[in-house]
Amino acid sequence: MLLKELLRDLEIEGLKGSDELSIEATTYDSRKVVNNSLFICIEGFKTDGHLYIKDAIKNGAVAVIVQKDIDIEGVTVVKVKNTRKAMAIIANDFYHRPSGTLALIGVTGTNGKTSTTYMIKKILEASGRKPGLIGTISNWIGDEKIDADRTTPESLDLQKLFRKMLENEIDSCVMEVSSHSLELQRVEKCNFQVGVFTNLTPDHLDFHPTIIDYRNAKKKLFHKTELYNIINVDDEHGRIIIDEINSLKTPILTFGVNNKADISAKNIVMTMKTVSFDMITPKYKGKIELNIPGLFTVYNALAAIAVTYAMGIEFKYIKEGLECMKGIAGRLEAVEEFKDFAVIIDYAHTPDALENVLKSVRGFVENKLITVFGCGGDRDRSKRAVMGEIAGKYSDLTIITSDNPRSEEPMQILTMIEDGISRTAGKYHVIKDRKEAISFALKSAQKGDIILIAGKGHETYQVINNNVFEFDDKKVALEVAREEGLL
Ligand SMILES: CC(=O)N[C@H]1[C@@H](OP(=O)(O)OP(=O)(O)OC[C@H]2O[C@@H](n3ccc(=O)[nH]c3=O)[C@H](O)[C@@H]2O)O[C@H](CO)[C@@H](O)[C@@H]1O[C@H](C)C(=O)N[C@@H](C)C(=O)N[C@H](CCC(=O)O)C(=O)O
Repeated sequence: MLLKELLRDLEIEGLKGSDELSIEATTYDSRKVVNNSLFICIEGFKTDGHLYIKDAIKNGAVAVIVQKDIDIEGVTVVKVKNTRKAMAIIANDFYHRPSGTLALIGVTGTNGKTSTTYMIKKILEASGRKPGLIGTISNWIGDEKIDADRTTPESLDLQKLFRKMLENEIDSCVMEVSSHSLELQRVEKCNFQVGVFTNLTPDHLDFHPTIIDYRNAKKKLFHKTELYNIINVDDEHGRIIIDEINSLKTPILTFGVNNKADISAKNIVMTMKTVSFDMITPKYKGKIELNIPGLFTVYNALAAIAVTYAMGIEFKYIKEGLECMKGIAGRLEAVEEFKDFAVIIDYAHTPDALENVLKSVRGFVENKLITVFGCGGDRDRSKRAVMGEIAGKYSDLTIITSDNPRSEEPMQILTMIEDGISRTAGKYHVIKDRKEAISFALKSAQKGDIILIAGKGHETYQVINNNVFEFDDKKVALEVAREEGLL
C-alpha cells in the first residue's frame, strides 16, 4: 500500500519526506521491522518507541509515525497527536477494514470474559456458523490455535488476526475486550455488532486511577456497537452503565438472576460438577444443563444466551452449544486423577473471583477446604490483603505462596496477603515456593477434602525476578502426587 493511502484518515500535524512510498509491513516494535516497513513509535510504560527509530531504519523502515518532534534523516517522518490512535486507524486500513465484514462480539468485565466467549463460540458453531475467538488463553481461527500474548492484542496484531480469519472463511469473531485495550485504543477501529458487560469488581487499580475510571474504560465498548449492548443487571456497575448508555441508539438487553432482566434463569440447581437452570427469554424458555459448576457459570451462560438470542440463533442451538461444553482449561478444572480428595485449578486472581470460587466449592466440601494462592507482583497491591481475608474466611487451611512476583521480592507480597488473613480465624502457612506449597497442600489433604489451587489457571509459567520459568499448576500437582505416592 502507498503511505499516503495509510495516512488518509489521520489528523497529521507534520510530514517530512515523501508519502508516495510503498509500505509492505507496519509495526510498533523496531525489532520486528523488515524492508519497506512503516514503524509506529509508541510511548510505553517502560520505554519509548521514539528511541528506536535508528534501529528501525537499520532494519528497513522507510517511514515513521511519531508524536514527538524528531529530527532524523533517511525516512519519511509523519507527526500525529497520538500514535496509538493513529496505529489503530492505520491497522484498520492496512488490513482492509476486516472487522466490518466479521460479525464481531466484544465481551468486557472483570470476571467471566473467557468462559463467556467460549460459550458463545460453542453456540455459534452449533448453529452452523464459523466463529473465531480472541482471548486470554489463546486465539482461535476455526480449529487452528494461536498463542495469545495478551487478552486483547495491539491494534495492528488484532486487525491482522481479523484479516486472517476472513481468509479462512471465518464469519464471526467473539473476543475478550480488556479495559487496557479500550484505554489504549487497541480496539479503536473495530465495528462491534454486540457488546457484553459481565461484571466489575476492583482490579487493575494500578492502571486505572479509580474504580470509576475502570468502569468508564469498560463503558467505551458500548459506544462502538451496532446491534445490541448486553448488560448484567445484577451487577451494581452494570446498572450504572445501563443508566449512562440509555440514550445511545444501540438497544440494551439485560441478563440476571436477582433483578428483572430480559434474559434470566430460574430454578438453579448446582452440584460439584454441574449446574442446571430454566432459561427465560422474551421469545422462548427451556432447561439448560451445563457440565461446568458454579453460580457464575449461570451468569456466563446467560450472557452467552443473550448474545446469541440477539443474533437470532434458535433455542435448540443455544442448548446444544452450551450442553456440549466439557469445561474450560484452568477454569474450575477438576484434576481427574485425584480420587480420595479433589484438586481444583482455577484462574481466580481478583478478590471477587476468589470469593465466588471459594463460595461455590465450599458448598460441596465433605471435610476440609484447602486453598493455595498468591498475588501477582508489579500489579494492584490493594487486593493482596483483601484476598488474604477472603481466603481465611472461606478456607479451613490456606497456603499463601508466590504467583508471578515479577520484579517484586516474593516475601513482600506474601506478607501483605498475611496482613489480611491474620484478621480471620482461618489457619494458614506461608510457603514462598509454589511447588512446595502445592506439595504441602497435597500431603495435608485427607479423604473428602477439596484443594483449590487458585490464581494461575491455564498459565504455564511463573515470573520470578523478571525471569520466566515453566510452571503449570496441574502438571506440578500431578508430578508431586506421583512423587509422594498420592495417586
Ligand atoms: C500496560 C500495558 O498495556 N503495556 C503495553 C505497553 O507496554 P509498555 O508500555 O511497557 O511498552 P514498552 O516496553 O515501554 O515499549 C514501548 C514501545 O517501544 C517499543 N520498543 C521497545 C524496545 C525496542 O527495542 N524497540 C521498540 O520498538 C515497544 O514495541 C513499544 O511499542 O505497550 C506494549 C506494546 O504496545 C504492550 O505489549 C504492553 O502490554 C503488556 C504486554 C501487558 O502486559 N499488558 C497488560 C497489562 C494488558 O494489556 N493486560 C490486558 C488484560 C487485563 C486483564 O486481565 O483483563 C490485556 O488486554 O492483555
